[in-house]
Amino acid sequence: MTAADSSSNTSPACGDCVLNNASNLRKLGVDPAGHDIVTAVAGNPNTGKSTVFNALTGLRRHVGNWSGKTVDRAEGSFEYRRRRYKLVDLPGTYSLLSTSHDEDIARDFLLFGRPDVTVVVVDATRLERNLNLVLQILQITDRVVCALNLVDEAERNGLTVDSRHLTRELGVPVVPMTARRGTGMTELLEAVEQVTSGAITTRGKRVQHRDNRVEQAVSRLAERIEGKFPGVVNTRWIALRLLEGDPSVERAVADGTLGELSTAAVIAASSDGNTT
Ligand SMILES: Nc1nc2c(ncn2[C@@H]2O[C@H](COP(=O)(O)OP(=O)(O)OP(=O)(O)O)[C@@H](O)[C@H]2O)c(=O)[nH]1
Ligand SMILES: [Mg+2]
Repeated sequence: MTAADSSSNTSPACGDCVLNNASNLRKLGVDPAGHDIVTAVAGNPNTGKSTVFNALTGLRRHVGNWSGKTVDRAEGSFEYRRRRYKLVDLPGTYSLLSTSHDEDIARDFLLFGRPDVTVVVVDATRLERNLNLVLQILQITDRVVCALNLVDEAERNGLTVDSRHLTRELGVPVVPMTARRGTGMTELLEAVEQVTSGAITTRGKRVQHRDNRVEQAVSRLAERIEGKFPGVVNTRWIALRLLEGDPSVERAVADGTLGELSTAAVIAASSDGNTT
Protein backbone atom coordinates (compact mmCIF):
# COMPACT_ATOMS: atom_id res chain seq x y z
CA MET A 1 0.00 0.00 0.00
CA THR A 2 1.31 3.38 -0.92
CA ALA A 3 -0.35 5.26 1.91
CA ALA A 4 2.12 7.99 2.58
CA ASP A 5 1.22 8.14 6.20
CA SER A 6 2.14 4.63 7.13
CA SER A 7 4.72 6.17 9.43
CA SER A 8 2.22 8.23 11.41
CA ASN A 9 0.47 6.66 14.30
CA THR A 10 -2.85 8.07 15.32
CA SER A 11 -5.21 5.30 14.31
CA PRO A 12 -4.95 2.22 16.49
CA ALA A 13 -5.51 -1.27 15.18
CA CYS A 14 -9.17 -1.90 15.71
CA GLY A 15 -9.73 -5.63 15.69
CA ASP A 16 -11.93 -5.32 18.76
CA CYS A 17 -13.75 -2.09 17.89
CA VAL A 18 -16.95 -3.85 16.95
CA LEU A 19 -17.13 -5.57 20.29
CA ASN A 20 -16.41 -2.34 22.13
CA ASN A 21 -19.05 -0.45 20.26
CA ALA A 22 -21.68 -3.11 19.69
CA SER A 23 -24.32 -1.57 21.93
CA ASN A 24 -24.09 1.80 20.21
CA LEU A 25 -24.33 0.14 16.82
CA ARG A 26 -27.41 -1.77 17.94
CA LYS A 27 -29.01 1.45 19.11
CA LEU A 28 -28.39 2.78 15.63
CA GLY A 29 -30.14 -0.28 14.19
CA VAL A 30 -27.09 -2.23 13.05
CA ASP A 31 -26.33 -5.56 14.73
CA PRO A 32 -22.66 -6.47 14.34
CA ALA A 33 -23.13 -10.00 15.77
CA GLY A 34 -21.12 -12.59 13.88
CA HIS A 35 -18.87 -10.02 12.24
CA ASP A 36 -15.33 -8.86 12.94
CA ILE A 37 -15.41 -5.53 11.15
CA VAL A 38 -18.16 -2.97 10.51
CA THR A 39 -17.57 -0.99 7.34
CA ALA A 40 -19.62 2.03 6.31
CA VAL A 41 -19.95 3.06 2.67
CA ALA A 42 -20.47 6.81 2.31
CA GLY A 43 -20.32 9.28 -0.54
CA ASN A 44 -22.14 11.87 -2.59
CA PRO A 45 -25.23 10.70 -4.47
CA ASN A 46 -24.60 8.80 -7.71
CA THR A 47 -20.91 8.09 -7.20
CA GLY A 48 -21.19 4.31 -7.50
CA LYS A 49 -21.72 3.39 -3.83
CA SER A 50 -24.25 0.67 -4.62
CA THR A 51 -22.06 -0.64 -7.43
CA VAL A 52 -19.16 -0.97 -4.97
CA PHE A 53 -21.47 -2.40 -2.33
CA ASN A 54 -22.93 -4.99 -4.70
CA ALA A 55 -19.52 -6.00 -6.00
CA LEU A 56 -18.23 -6.58 -2.47
CA THR A 57 -21.25 -8.37 -1.12
CA GLY A 58 -22.11 -10.24 -4.29
CA LEU A 59 -25.58 -8.71 -4.06
CA ARG A 60 -26.21 -10.54 -0.79
CA ARG A 61 -27.79 -7.62 0.85
CA HIS A 62 -30.51 -6.89 3.27
CA VAL A 63 -32.53 -3.72 2.84
CA GLY A 64 -34.06 -2.31 6.00
CA ASN A 65 -35.00 1.03 7.42
CA TRP A 66 -33.08 3.26 9.74
CA SER A 67 -35.08 3.01 12.94
CA GLY A 68 -37.96 5.44 12.95
CA LYS A 69 -37.25 6.54 9.42
CA THR A 70 -38.12 5.47 5.95
CA VAL A 71 -34.69 5.95 4.44
CA ASP A 72 -33.52 2.64 3.01
CA ARG A 73 -30.58 1.03 4.64
CA ALA A 74 -28.71 -1.70 2.81
CA GLU A 75 -26.54 -4.11 4.75
CA GLY A 76 -24.46 -6.95 3.46
CA SER A 77 -21.65 -9.23 4.46
CA PHE A 78 -18.49 -10.61 2.95
CA GLU A 79 -15.36 -12.36 4.06
CA TYR A 80 -11.83 -11.31 3.24
CA ARG A 81 -8.63 -12.77 4.62
CA ARG A 82 -10.56 -14.80 7.19
CA ARG A 83 -12.42 -11.85 8.67
CA ARG A 84 -16.18 -11.28 8.41
CA TYR A 85 -17.13 -7.80 7.31
CA LYS A 86 -20.50 -6.16 7.74
CA LEU A 87 -21.05 -3.50 5.13
CA VAL A 88 -23.51 -0.66 5.79
CA ASP A 89 -24.54 1.53 2.87
CA LEU A 90 -25.16 5.07 4.14
CA PRO A 91 -27.51 7.45 2.30
CA GLY A 92 -25.78 9.53 -0.39
CA THR A 93 -25.02 12.99 1.00
CA TYR A 94 -23.15 16.10 -0.02
CA SER A 95 -22.26 17.01 3.55
CA LEU A 96 -22.56 15.94 7.16
CA LEU A 97 -24.20 19.17 8.22
CA SER A 98 -27.65 18.91 9.63
CA THR A 99 -29.73 19.98 6.67
CA SER A 100 -31.54 16.77 5.83
CA HIS A 101 -32.50 13.43 7.31
CA ASP A 102 -30.04 11.62 5.10
CA GLU A 103 -27.21 13.81 6.32
CA ASP A 104 -28.25 13.26 9.94
CA ILE A 105 -28.25 9.50 9.43
CA ALA A 106 -24.84 9.43 7.79
CA ARG A 107 -23.37 11.81 10.34
CA ASP A 108 -24.82 10.06 13.37
CA PHE A 109 -23.72 6.67 12.17
CA LEU A 110 -20.15 7.86 11.70
CA LEU A 111 -20.08 9.88 14.93
CA PHE A 112 -21.71 7.45 17.31
CA GLY A 113 -21.71 4.10 15.50
CA ARG A 114 -17.98 4.51 14.96
CA PRO A 115 -17.58 1.92 12.21
CA ASP A 116 -14.17 0.30 12.05
CA VAL A 117 -13.60 1.80 8.64
CA THR A 118 -15.51 4.06 6.26
CA VAL A 119 -15.14 3.70 2.52
CA VAL A 120 -15.91 7.07 0.96
CA VAL A 121 -16.78 6.61 -2.72
CA VAL A 122 -15.90 9.71 -4.72
CA ASP A 123 -16.56 10.65 -8.33
CA ALA A 124 -13.24 11.30 -10.06
CA THR A 125 -14.98 13.60 -12.56
CA ARG A 126 -16.31 15.84 -9.78
CA LEU A 127 -13.44 15.70 -7.38
CA GLU A 128 -13.67 19.18 -5.91
CA ARG A 129 -17.29 18.82 -4.83
CA ASN A 130 -16.76 15.25 -3.60
CA LEU A 131 -13.71 16.11 -1.50
CA ASN A 132 -15.87 18.39 0.61
CA LEU A 133 -17.57 15.34 2.11
CA VAL A 134 -14.27 13.45 2.43
CA LEU A 135 -12.79 16.32 4.44
CA GLN A 136 -15.84 16.46 6.68
CA ILE A 137 -15.62 12.73 7.35
CA LEU A 138 -11.92 13.07 8.13
CA GLN A 139 -12.82 15.52 10.90
CA ILE A 140 -14.74 12.66 12.55
CA THR A 141 -12.57 9.62 11.87
CA ASP A 142 -9.11 8.65 10.63
CA ARG A 143 -10.21 5.20 9.61
CA VAL A 144 -11.11 6.04 6.05
CA VAL A 145 -10.37 4.59 2.64
CA CYS A 146 -11.19 6.77 -0.32
CA ALA A 147 -12.53 4.86 -3.34
CA LEU A 148 -11.75 7.11 -6.30
CA ASN A 149 -14.43 5.82 -8.64
CA LEU A 150 -15.47 6.56 -12.22
CA VAL A 151 -11.86 6.76 -13.32
CA ASP A 152 -12.99 5.57 -16.78
CA GLU A 153 -15.29 8.59 -17.09
CA ALA A 154 -12.54 10.91 -15.90
CA GLU A 155 -10.17 9.51 -18.52
CA ARG A 156 -12.80 9.94 -21.18
CA ASN A 157 -12.95 13.59 -20.18
CA GLY A 158 -9.17 13.91 -20.34
CA LEU A 159 -8.78 14.04 -16.56
CA THR A 160 -6.05 12.22 -14.69
CA VAL A 161 -6.11 12.17 -10.90
CA ASP A 162 -2.82 11.61 -9.11
CA SER A 163 -4.05 9.18 -6.47
CA ARG A 164 -0.65 8.94 -4.74
CA HIS A 165 -0.55 12.67 -4.29
CA LEU A 166 -4.14 12.66 -3.05
CA THR A 167 -3.23 9.87 -0.61
CA ARG A 168 -0.47 12.05 0.80
CA GLU A 169 -2.70 15.11 0.96
CA LEU A 170 -5.65 13.36 2.62
CA GLY A 171 -3.56 11.08 4.85
CA VAL A 172 -5.67 8.03 3.99
CA PRO A 173 -5.41 5.49 1.15
CA VAL A 174 -6.96 6.60 -2.14
CA VAL A 175 -7.76 3.69 -4.45
CA PRO A 176 -8.48 4.44 -8.12
CA MET A 177 -11.27 2.30 -9.48
CA THR A 178 -13.86 1.69 -12.14
CA ALA A 179 -16.40 -0.15 -10.04
CA ARG A 180 -18.73 -0.89 -12.94
CA ARG A 181 -16.02 -3.08 -14.46
CA GLY A 182 -14.77 -4.37 -11.13
CA THR A 183 -11.43 -2.64 -11.62
CA GLY A 184 -9.67 -1.72 -8.37
CA MET A 185 -11.88 -3.87 -6.16
CA THR A 186 -9.04 -6.06 -4.87
CA GLU A 187 -6.95 -2.98 -4.12
CA LEU A 188 -9.90 -1.49 -2.24
CA LEU A 189 -10.29 -4.64 -0.15
CA GLU A 190 -6.58 -4.70 0.56
CA ALA A 191 -6.63 -1.06 1.73
CA VAL A 192 -9.65 -1.73 3.95
CA GLU A 193 -7.93 -4.77 5.41
CA GLN A 194 -4.74 -2.86 6.08
CA VAL A 195 -6.48 0.06 7.77
CA THR A 196 -8.61 -2.18 9.99
CA SER A 197 -5.81 -4.59 10.89
CA GLY A 198 -3.48 -1.72 11.75
CA ALA A 199 -1.01 -2.81 9.04
CA ILE A 200 -1.06 0.81 7.99
CA THR A 201 -2.02 3.71 10.17
CA THR A 202 -3.73 6.75 8.81
CA ARG A 203 -3.79 10.38 9.77
CA GLY A 204 -6.69 12.12 8.09
CA LYS A 205 -6.22 15.71 7.08
CA ARG A 206 -7.57 18.06 9.71
CA VAL A 207 -8.95 21.34 8.53
CA GLN A 208 -6.98 24.11 10.18
CA HIS A 209 -8.57 27.45 10.77
CA ARG A 210 -6.37 30.30 9.72
CA ASP A 211 -7.70 32.48 12.49
CA ASN A 212 -6.11 31.47 15.75
CA ARG A 213 -9.08 32.77 17.66
CA VAL A 214 -11.32 30.19 16.01
CA GLU A 215 -8.91 27.42 17.00
CA GLN A 216 -8.84 28.69 20.57
CA ALA A 217 -12.62 28.95 20.73
CA VAL A 218 -12.99 25.39 19.41
CA SER A 219 -10.49 24.04 21.95
CA ARG A 220 -12.06 25.87 24.86
CA LEU A 221 -15.55 24.79 23.90
CA ALA A 222 -14.42 21.19 23.33
CA GLU A 223 -12.95 21.15 26.85
CA ARG A 224 -16.20 22.39 28.32
CA ILE A 225 -18.20 19.78 26.39
CA GLU A 226 -15.88 17.07 27.68
CA GLY A 227 -16.31 18.44 31.22
CA LYS A 228 -20.07 18.44 30.97
CA PHE A 229 -20.43 15.15 29.08
CA PRO A 230 -17.43 13.03 30.10
CA GLY A 231 -16.56 10.36 27.58
CA VAL A 232 -18.56 11.83 24.73
CA VAL A 233 -16.69 11.28 21.48
CA ASN A 234 -15.61 13.85 18.92
CA THR A 235 -15.89 16.88 21.20
CA ARG A 236 -13.97 19.04 18.75
CA TRP A 237 -16.40 18.28 15.99
CA ILE A 238 -19.34 19.00 18.28
CA ALA A 239 -17.72 22.31 19.30
CA LEU A 240 -17.38 23.31 15.67
CA ARG A 241 -21.02 22.51 14.99
CA LEU A 242 -22.05 24.60 17.99
CA LEU A 243 -20.00 27.54 16.78
CA GLU A 244 -21.66 27.20 13.38
CA GLY A 245 -25.08 27.18 15.04
CA ASP A 246 -26.12 23.63 14.09
CA PRO A 247 -29.63 23.51 15.63
CA SER A 248 -29.77 19.76 16.27
CA VAL A 249 -26.47 19.75 18.13
CA GLU A 250 -27.50 22.87 20.08
CA ARG A 251 -30.65 21.07 21.17
CA ALA A 252 -28.78 17.91 22.19
CA VAL A 253 -26.42 19.97 24.36
CA ALA A 254 -29.18 22.11 25.87
CA ASP A 255 -31.43 19.23 26.87
CA GLY A 256 -28.53 17.02 28.00
CA THR A 257 -29.16 14.22 25.55
CA LEU A 258 -25.64 14.54 24.21
CA GLY A 259 -24.49 12.60 27.25
CA GLU A 260 -26.55 9.57 26.39
CA LEU A 261 -25.11 6.82 24.29
CA SER A 262 -28.27 6.95 22.26
CA THR A 263 -27.39 10.51 21.30
CA ALA A 264 -27.31 9.58 17.66
CA ALA A 265 -30.95 8.72 17.48
CA VAL A 266 -31.80 11.69 19.68
CA ILE A 267 -29.99 14.20 17.48
CA ALA A 268 -31.52 12.80 14.32
CA ALA A 269 -35.00 12.72 15.79
CA SER A 270 -34.81 16.22 17.24
CA SER A 271 -33.44 17.78 14.07
CA ASP A 272 -36.39 16.76 11.95
CA GLY A 273 -39.59 15.40 13.33
CA ASN A 274 -40.77 14.12 9.96
CA THR A 275 -39.91 10.86 8.41
CA THR A 276 -39.47 11.28 4.70
N1 LIG B 1 -18.70 4.75 -16.15
C1 LIG B 1 -18.86 4.28 -14.92
N2 LIG B 1 -20.09 4.22 -14.39
C2 LIG B 1 -20.21 3.75 -13.14
C3 LIG B 1 -19.11 3.34 -12.36
N3 LIG B 1 -19.57 2.94 -11.16
C4 LIG B 1 -20.89 3.12 -11.17
N4 LIG B 1 -21.30 3.59 -12.36
C5 LIG B 1 -22.64 3.93 -12.80
O1 LIG B 1 -23.05 5.09 -12.11
C6 LIG B 1 -24.46 5.04 -11.86
C7 LIG B 1 -24.72 5.23 -10.37
O2 LIG B 1 -24.20 4.10 -9.69
P1 LIG B 1 -24.75 3.66 -8.27
O3 LIG B 1 -23.91 2.53 -7.82
O4 LIG B 1 -26.20 3.46 -8.31
O5 LIG B 1 -24.42 4.99 -7.46
P2 LIG B 1 -24.88 5.36 -5.97
O6 LIG B 1 -23.79 6.17 -5.40
O7 LIG B 1 -25.27 4.13 -5.23
O8 LIG B 1 -26.13 6.27 -6.26
P3 LIG B 1 -27.22 6.76 -5.19
O9 LIG B 1 -27.55 5.59 -4.30
O10 LIG B 1 -28.36 7.20 -6.07
O11 LIG B 1 -26.61 7.89 -4.45
C8 LIG B 1 -24.93 3.69 -12.38
O12 LIG B 1 -25.46 3.88 -13.67
C9 LIG B 1 -23.65 2.88 -12.43
O13 LIG B 1 -23.69 1.84 -13.41
C10 LIG B 1 -17.81 3.39 -12.97
O14 LIG B 1 -16.79 3.07 -12.37
N5 LIG B 1 -17.76 3.89 -14.23
MG1 LIG C 1 -27.06 3.65 -4.19
